[in-house]
Amino acid sequence: MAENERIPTVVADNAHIIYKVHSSASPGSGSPLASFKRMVTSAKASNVVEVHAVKGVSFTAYRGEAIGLIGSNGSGKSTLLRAVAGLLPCARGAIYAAGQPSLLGVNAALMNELPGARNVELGCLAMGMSPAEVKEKKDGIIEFSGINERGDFASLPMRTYSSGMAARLKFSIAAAKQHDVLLIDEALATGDAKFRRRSEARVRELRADAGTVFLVSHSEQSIRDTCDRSIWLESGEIRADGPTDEVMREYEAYMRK
Ligand SMILES: Nc1ncnc2c1ncn2[C@@H]1O[C@H](COP(=O)(O)OP(=O)(O)OP(=O)(O)O)[C@@H](O)[C@H]1O
Repeated sequence: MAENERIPTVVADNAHIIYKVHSSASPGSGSPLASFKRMVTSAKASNVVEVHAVKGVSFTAYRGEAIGLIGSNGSGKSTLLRAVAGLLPCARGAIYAAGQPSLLGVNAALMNELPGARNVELGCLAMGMSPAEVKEKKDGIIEFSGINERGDFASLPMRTYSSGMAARLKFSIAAAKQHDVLLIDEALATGDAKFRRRSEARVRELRADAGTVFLVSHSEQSIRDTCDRSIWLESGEIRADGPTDEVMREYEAYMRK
């Protein structure tokens, strides 16, 4: 492990992420076609507002680390995670990642009309598993998700699931594979206490198997239980980066003010 500890998996080098938002007019009244035309015309003529969500962020994540991303609402945590996943470009600077990071919940594009069990198969195939591997893992994934605890939900379409059940299934699919870099956005907070314990244990396993895990959560407990390092973002900038205990103390003191 000592050898593995210093192998970089994600490097952010002065990364800036900027959203460009059209400040277009509302659709207004009239026929749907007229409203749509008005929106397209006004969007073309509108001002583009820039939201500078991540400002000059630099860090290096190493293999074997689980890193918590904390910060108040709108501080840029999800944006940074999406950029690490390669879903958002950097306006300046860069983010380099080893392999293809997997953003839990986004990569698993589940189909609402299909049963959970079929989604497990498709999700696993999409992550690059062979059909034989999918067959071997499918039942374990459904069991881990716990969606069948109150009936045979795995054979029902996903649209009949609560948002918590869907999130649990997505987590279970994603966590069935060893990832170089696994990005988790609030997923652990969606399940009940029992599922949370199971998923936290799985995150620890994934980490022990030498991946890097990033966890965005407002649950202090999840971060403390899962991550030994934390990065605190505020207004898109890094305020602290270090051992979770220390960073959490600073963050809590800031929040109390
Ligand atoms: N798709 C988008 N288009 C424009 N601005 C966005 C978009 N998504 C986020 N933002 C803005 O970027 C900033 C950072 O948002 P982000 O969702 O990354 O914060 P967060 O720390 O994850 O927040 P929360 O804790 O509330 O989930 C905010 O100012 C937000 O309004």
